[in-house]
Amino acid sequence: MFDGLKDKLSGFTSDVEEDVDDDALEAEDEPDADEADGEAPADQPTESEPATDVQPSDGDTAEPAAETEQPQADAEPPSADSEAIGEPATASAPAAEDGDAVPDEDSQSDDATETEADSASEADSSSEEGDDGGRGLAAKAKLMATGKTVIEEEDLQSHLDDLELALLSSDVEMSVANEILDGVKENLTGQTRRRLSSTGNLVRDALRESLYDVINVGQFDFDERVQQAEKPVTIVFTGVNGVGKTTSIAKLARYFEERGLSTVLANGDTYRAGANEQLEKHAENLGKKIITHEQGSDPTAVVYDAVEYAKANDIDVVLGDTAGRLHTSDDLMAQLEKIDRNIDPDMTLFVDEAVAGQDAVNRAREFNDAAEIDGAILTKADADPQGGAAISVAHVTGKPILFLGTGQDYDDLEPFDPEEIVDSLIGE
Ligand SMILES: Nc1nc2c(ncn2[C@@H]2O[C@H](COP(=O)(O)OP(=O)(O)OP(=O)(O)O)[C@@H](O)[C@H]2O)c(=O)[nH]1
Repeated sequence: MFDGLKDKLSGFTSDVEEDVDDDALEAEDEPDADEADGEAPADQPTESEPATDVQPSDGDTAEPAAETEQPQADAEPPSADSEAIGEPATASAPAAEDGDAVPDEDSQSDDATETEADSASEADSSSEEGDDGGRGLAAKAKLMATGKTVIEEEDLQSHLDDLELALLSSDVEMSVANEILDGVKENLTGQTRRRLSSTGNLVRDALRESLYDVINVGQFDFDERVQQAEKPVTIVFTGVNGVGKTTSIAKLARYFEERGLSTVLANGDTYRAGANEQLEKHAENLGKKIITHEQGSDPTAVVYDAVEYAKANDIDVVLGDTAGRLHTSDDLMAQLEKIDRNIDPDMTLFVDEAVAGQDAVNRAREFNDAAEIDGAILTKADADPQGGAAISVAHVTGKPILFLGTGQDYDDLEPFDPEEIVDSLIGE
């Protein structure tokens, strides 16, 4: 699911990381003007102020004596997902693992830098080349010793252009792509890479936050809303033909059953020949009651009868199918309005297929404008490498995606969890 998009996001992260770290290494290699003059930089220990933090005799002495001030970035504990990149450096800075006693970058002596680099190059010679995606352990250790690198906007711009292309080619809607780019830029520009964290982690975190912000729009707890609503809860499903509406209704009947809620199905698709048989088949497979009227009758009457049946038989949820339609089909949209007026369903859910990408996003917007929806189900996510619809629908409609269809079986329905989706796209 969404593998193409995952690859593109991962490409963005590694490209930014490589560039920013290259710049940091180059800067590190350039002789400092002060050093060239034979003067120690103001924040480096002088001969009369030997650094005491190079080889702490025990954990308590890890706090550098020569410096009492910690820059803000260093004061934060390393993020939980710090890469193994920290290992060589921690060998000579044991207190760093505590997160609160990381030696100040500015107080690192050259000795400390050499010690870290030396131990890393030893490790390097005994480890396989290229296991870190190209940068040797020695270079990594040097980056760690460099401490912090400010990520400048100009470092980012060409990568942001690439990211924009990657998002658009994955069918992410234009305004959503722009929102993500703005978020990434804002989160990353001026960022400092903390010791024991990698540039890659910073980029991933920035991307994670921006994606989450657009995906999470309008989210509510579907189970809780159903549990708390007065019974029977009526849910009506809309969308175009053939996207998996009927199958999703059947999957939801199974979903509710697993949560101890009973359902009755109502076939409000009185337009299409064969629609009754299709839903009847699902009802039979699942052992559910179904209410149907003959083809051409009023869909509102079918849903009304199902609600009456549910009231009379203590059924918790009414699931009402409707005919597939375009938002421009005036007659069919008028039917939806009539259901709305007369039944006042608890929720109207828009169903479309993730594989339709931009088309699904546009339809979601148009349906929501024509007859307000409460949320969406995206089917066929199992067959969608792009993920554009999954990322865009909530932001464009202001209504959440509630479920993903992930296959053709009744159990192939997953609650849409924005955090899980973002983690699976970016990596935890
Ligand atoms: N791979 C996959 N196929 C799905 C999924 N959901 C539905 N399908 C398949 O999509 C096809 C169409 O599903 P239907 O439920 O008939 O679609 P519909 O929107 O009700 O169609 P109409 O009643 O014709 O409007 C069927 O073959 C389903 O098995 C899904 O999540 N993944």
